[in-house]
Amino acid sequence: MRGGWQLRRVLPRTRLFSTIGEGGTDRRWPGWEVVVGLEVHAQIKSRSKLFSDSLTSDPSESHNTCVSPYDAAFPGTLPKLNSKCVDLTLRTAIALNSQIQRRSAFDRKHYFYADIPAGYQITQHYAPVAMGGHLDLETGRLVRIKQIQIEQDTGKSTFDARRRVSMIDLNRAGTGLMEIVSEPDMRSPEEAGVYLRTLQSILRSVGSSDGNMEQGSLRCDVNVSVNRPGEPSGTRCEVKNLNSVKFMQVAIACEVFRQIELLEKGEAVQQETRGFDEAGARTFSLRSKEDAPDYRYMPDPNLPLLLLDQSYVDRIRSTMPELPGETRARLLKQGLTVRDVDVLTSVDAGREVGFDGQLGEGAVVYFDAVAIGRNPKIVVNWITQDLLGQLAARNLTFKENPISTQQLGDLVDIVQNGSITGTSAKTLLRHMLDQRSAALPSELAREMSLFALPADGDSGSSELEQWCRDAMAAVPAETAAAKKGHSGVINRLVGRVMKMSRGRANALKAKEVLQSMLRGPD
Ligand SMILES: Nc1ncnc2c1ncn2[C@@H]1O[C@H](COP(=O)(O)OP(=O)(O)OP(=O)(O)O)[C@@H](O)[C@H]1O
Ligand SMILES: [Mg+2]
Ligand SMILES: [Mg+2]
Repeated sequence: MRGGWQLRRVLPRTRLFSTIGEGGTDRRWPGWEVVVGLEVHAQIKSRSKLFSDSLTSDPSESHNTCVSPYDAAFPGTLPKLNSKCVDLTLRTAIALNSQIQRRSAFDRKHYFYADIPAGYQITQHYAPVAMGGHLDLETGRLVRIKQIQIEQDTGKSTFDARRRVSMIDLNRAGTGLMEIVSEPDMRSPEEAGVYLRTLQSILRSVGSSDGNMEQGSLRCDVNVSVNRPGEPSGTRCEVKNLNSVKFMQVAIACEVFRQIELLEKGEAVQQETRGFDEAGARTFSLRSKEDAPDYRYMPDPNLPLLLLDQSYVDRIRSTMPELPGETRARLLKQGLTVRDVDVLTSVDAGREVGFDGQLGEGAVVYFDAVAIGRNPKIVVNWITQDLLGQLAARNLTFKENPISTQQLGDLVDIVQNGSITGTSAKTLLRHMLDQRSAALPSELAREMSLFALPADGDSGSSELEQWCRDAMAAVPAETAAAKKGHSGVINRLVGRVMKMSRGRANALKAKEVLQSMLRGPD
């Protein structure tokens, strides 16, 4: 279990960030400072590819079924920019406080590999669509964004070792990507993890990418260097193609250990591109700076400059949703706890932008609708404790929730004004989920005779007295004990009354009636 041992070494059970920032003394690497910068490739959530009409695919699709002649680089085919990809990249740029460049351009980056049939990838090397910006992490760190560029994805090649053949699948070739490049502002593997998760939730909330690392719609390269505190930052190495937050963190930690070991031996870190071996928990050299390919960047002659009108940018800006950080701050201000907010926002993940640019319903949108004119704390409790629990018990996702916001609002109201008890309300909620009833809870409560008996006043008291008498008659021995002053027994009698009334009785009132009956003559 060599790999397992190494994993334990690189991920000791220290608290995240516990020692970061205090003179660079992370307990894992005392006397060293770590510098991390990320290049994130996010697949743009568009139905068609960046420069062709063919549809984008997901990894489950049959090979080479979403390929146009342009994607396969047939001679004579020409690119046509998909404006949806530009819209969504601008949404990302706005969310990251990046300056949109009214004038940007596309360049060819040449390299020769079978999964890139044209022999070049179109990217934005010289003039990216957005520059600068920043992302605020909840740890208080501000990570600056260097630039955001639009580019094409490559195809996929797989090697069949048994038949000794390489196979090329062009389904992914030409899909639009946003490359989001950070400045080297992160100081630990965990901080890079927080950055990646925060970025992921922003991409999802503005609807520009699924941001799904397992499915490959979000991939990242990490740049790592180490230095002694107070000294300039060291030589960076880039570890390519990491496809989970956890492995990215492990890869950074492994790379930090490797670089420190070299420097402590008196050797130098060579700038190079490295890969990550998950099983062995180690990084390995792919190519050094000397054999870095000469990409022969050049402006793409088939694509004009990308010129954006101010009015176009303003229109996109006016359709921006509330961002995750803003949502959190607003909900906390409404009096919700951090836990409540975490639950609501996590259920919100994966919401989509429809063709009208409107966001679909997530738990936050749902909460907001129910909370209008109601106590937010009470509403959130009904959602997180009752509704989500009942949905989970039925294996339903939040998307499949049949309870409308009007229904839940009405339910909260009739509990709050004392028309039904909390117990009855839970019964009603279960009933509505099981029967998929579209009726309002106030109507259902009438049909099902669930209206609570008043806690005071005369109406209903004869019914309550009858239940109390029945409860005492059902268990004569316990009633006798209660009469002798056994105080614990009375609660059992109250329980019986509640059961007989199917939760409609008021427990305190029932206790009072029982006490007076037990005191009174036989
Ligand atoms: N000293 C350093 N330590 C760690 N990361 C660094 C350091 N200096 C720069 N970086 C990071 O390296 C990355 C450089 O990415 P960039 O896309 O600009 O160039 P590249 O990696 O050379 O090109 P390519 O896009 O072809 O991979 C940035 O994310 C930046 O934050
Ligand atoms: Mg880059
Ligand atoms: Mg790079």
